[in-house]
Amino acid sequence: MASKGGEGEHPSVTLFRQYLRIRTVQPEPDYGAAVAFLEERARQLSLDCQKVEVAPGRVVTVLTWPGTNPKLSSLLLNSHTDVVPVFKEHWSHDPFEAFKDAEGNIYARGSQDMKCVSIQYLEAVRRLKAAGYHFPRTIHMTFVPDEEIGGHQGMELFVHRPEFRALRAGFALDEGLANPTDAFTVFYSERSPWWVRVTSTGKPGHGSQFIEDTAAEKLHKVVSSILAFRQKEQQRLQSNPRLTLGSVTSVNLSKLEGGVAYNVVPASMSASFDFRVAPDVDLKAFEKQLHSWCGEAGEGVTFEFAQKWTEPRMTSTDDSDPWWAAFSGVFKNMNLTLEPKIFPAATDSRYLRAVGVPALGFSPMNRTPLLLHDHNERLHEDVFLRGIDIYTQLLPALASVSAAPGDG
Ligand SMILES: CSCC[C@H](NC=O)C(=O)O
Ligand SMILES: [Zn+2]
Ligand SMILES: [Zn+2]
Repeated sequence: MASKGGEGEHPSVTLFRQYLRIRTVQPEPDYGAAVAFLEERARQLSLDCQKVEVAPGRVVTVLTWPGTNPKLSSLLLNSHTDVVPVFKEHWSHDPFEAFKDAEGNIYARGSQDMKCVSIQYLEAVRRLKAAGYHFPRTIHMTFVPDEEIGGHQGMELFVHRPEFRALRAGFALDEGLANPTDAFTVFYSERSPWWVRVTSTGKPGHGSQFIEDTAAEKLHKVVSSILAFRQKEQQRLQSNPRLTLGSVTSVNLSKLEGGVAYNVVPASMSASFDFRVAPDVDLKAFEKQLHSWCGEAGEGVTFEFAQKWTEPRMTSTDDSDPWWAAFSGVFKNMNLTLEPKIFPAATDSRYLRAVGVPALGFSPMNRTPLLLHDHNERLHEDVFLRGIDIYTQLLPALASVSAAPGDG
């Protein structure tokens, strides 16, 4: 039966489907089950397993394969264990059943984002160990909680812990996105999330009057200014084929609040915006721009941040960089096309880059529609298995980089 796999199914696919069935879904992920699954993998692979509780119930699991030269910095393979919620009624199969159709598509929340990558790391390491390989650099696999809600009780805390420093990470891989073409995408930077709530205050009164200086009129002005900026950035993207979503700034108006009754003019109203600021933007100047938009709307218009990332970083994609040379060299050898881009949303890579660990976002999915966070998220088993082949080439190359900045 197609949905059960079983006979004839590749054991790596079976393991992937087992992991997909663990309900690590926000807002109440079953992290206990995920950690137990990972501990069992460590046991099976004879890997050292460390658990670091960065906040109550928020455990980072670290599986380690020691290298032969302890002087060298390590390779860190990161993945998050949580997944985003589902609208079950819009799915053709239970999102936590890991149903496989007759063609080999595996339907599950997390199949692309990013339980595939966790299992691909583990299976690549298993294969390499079984073949008797040893590499100079230590490989650490970190499995972190809460990425989907910003990583504030996950990677953001972990990078400041002594246990993280003790890993001596020299370079990291983290998540990327599916590419519908033959090519693979790699992300060397990401946009900064700025979540901004604009509050407008004004004169209240009876809804039948032409009240002067209302909160709504001033909020409308700010909304217009910001949506005009949105249109300008969208046009800039559409008119230049060299630009991608990650290289311009986007914004969406995602919440409007205020008011109590039709005939009561409210004294306060607010609008919330999700800005994703391109990494080449002058952030001080951009904040000034926000102040001007509010100021131009009139008195009593202010804003506050719910998220404000101010440390965008670029990981080198220059051939003179030893990590990039090793990473991109594998794709050349395998005759695969690589498209370097800026990640449009936010990942845990930003915390790694901010503490000086260069990171690339890569999920080996080509010929795959972008379905993360979407209904019917799925991945074809052949694409998944090909991803293990790719990591089986990538890990030896990266764990054998001879000299890199930061080596002891
Ligand atoms: C700013 S914290 C939110 C992080 C989230 N990451 C994945 O979707 C995102 O919206 O990009
Ligand atoms: Zn993700
Ligand atoms: Zn996600």
